[in-house]
Amino acid sequence: MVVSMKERVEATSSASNINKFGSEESLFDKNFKVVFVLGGPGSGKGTQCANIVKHYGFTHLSAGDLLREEIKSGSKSGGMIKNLMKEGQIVPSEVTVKLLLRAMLESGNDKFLIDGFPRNEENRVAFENLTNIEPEFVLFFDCSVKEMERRILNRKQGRDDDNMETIRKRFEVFNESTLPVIEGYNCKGKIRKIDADKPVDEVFENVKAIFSEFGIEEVSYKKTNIRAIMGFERIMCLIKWLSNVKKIFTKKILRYL
Ligand SMILES: Nc1ncnc2c1ncn2[C@@H]1O[C@H](COP(=O)(O)OP(=O)(O)O)[C@@H](O)[C@H]1O
Ligand SMILES: O=c1ccn([C@@H]2O[C@H](COP(=O)(O)OP(=O)(O)O)[C@@H](O)[C@H]2O)c(=O)[nH]1
Repeated sequence: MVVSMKERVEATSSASNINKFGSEESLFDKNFKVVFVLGGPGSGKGTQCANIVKHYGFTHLSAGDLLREEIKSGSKSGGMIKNLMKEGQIVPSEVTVKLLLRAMLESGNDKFLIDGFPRNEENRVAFENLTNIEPEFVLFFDCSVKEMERRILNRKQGRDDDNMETIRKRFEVFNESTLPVIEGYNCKGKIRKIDADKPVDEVFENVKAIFSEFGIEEVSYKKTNIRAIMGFERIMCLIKWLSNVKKIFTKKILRYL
């Protein structure tokens, strides 16, 4: 059975029909490359992901950003997500995984940096069951609490959860729920721990060494940037549009000749 991209995206709209294509045809390409990016709140995950996108052509999917967009979109689950995030709690897996899968399928890319996820064992199992994807490796940005606190309080992005009371709860949730996931991946030899207390450039040098260990090469800056910003399908759409515009102009010019 050949399943179109549109059908695949539509299938992610309900957790119950996510596997409607059966086990023969997974929704996901087995060749998808996924790197999970974990670390405490404010450890620098988003900052380093932006660098990785520029150099390696991965699509950056921040689970937190996707949840914030879902709140803004005015969706049914927006209120529930907002309350949980304000309390520093983890949003149910079915919501987060659905947003991630949809973003993966819509991106047109096959290399993903999934930032701030899986945050607990339930997240990890839900993602693996639906995609059959195991991460290539897991980057763990290890940062001191004092430095993470300092960074979050200076971040000033107007986030509801960047206040002292919620920050404390987020640290607790990280220790109780996310560290066990990191330990589990460590047992499988998948964790690559990085000292995230260091300045941004030094941290990125260490990130690069890990990508190189996995044979992932840097790609041209222009190519990565355009693909990361636009996605493959949007580029194809733009090319079609430009060729139509060209046809119209050619016709007009021919009329004057
Ligand atoms: N290595 C670093 N040294 C100093 N500040 C940093 C470093 N990495 C990130 N920051 C700053 O700390 C804040 C939190 O970083 P961010 O990437 O948003 O963290 P996270 O995604 O893990 O919550 C941002 O304001 C960012 O500019
Ligand atoms: O997979 C995820 C990722 C994020 N969150 C929620 O989003 C908040 C912010 O997460 P983000 O990764 O954006 O920021 P961080 O806390 O790492 O700075 C978390 O505290 C959770 O409430 C969640 O529930 N599941």
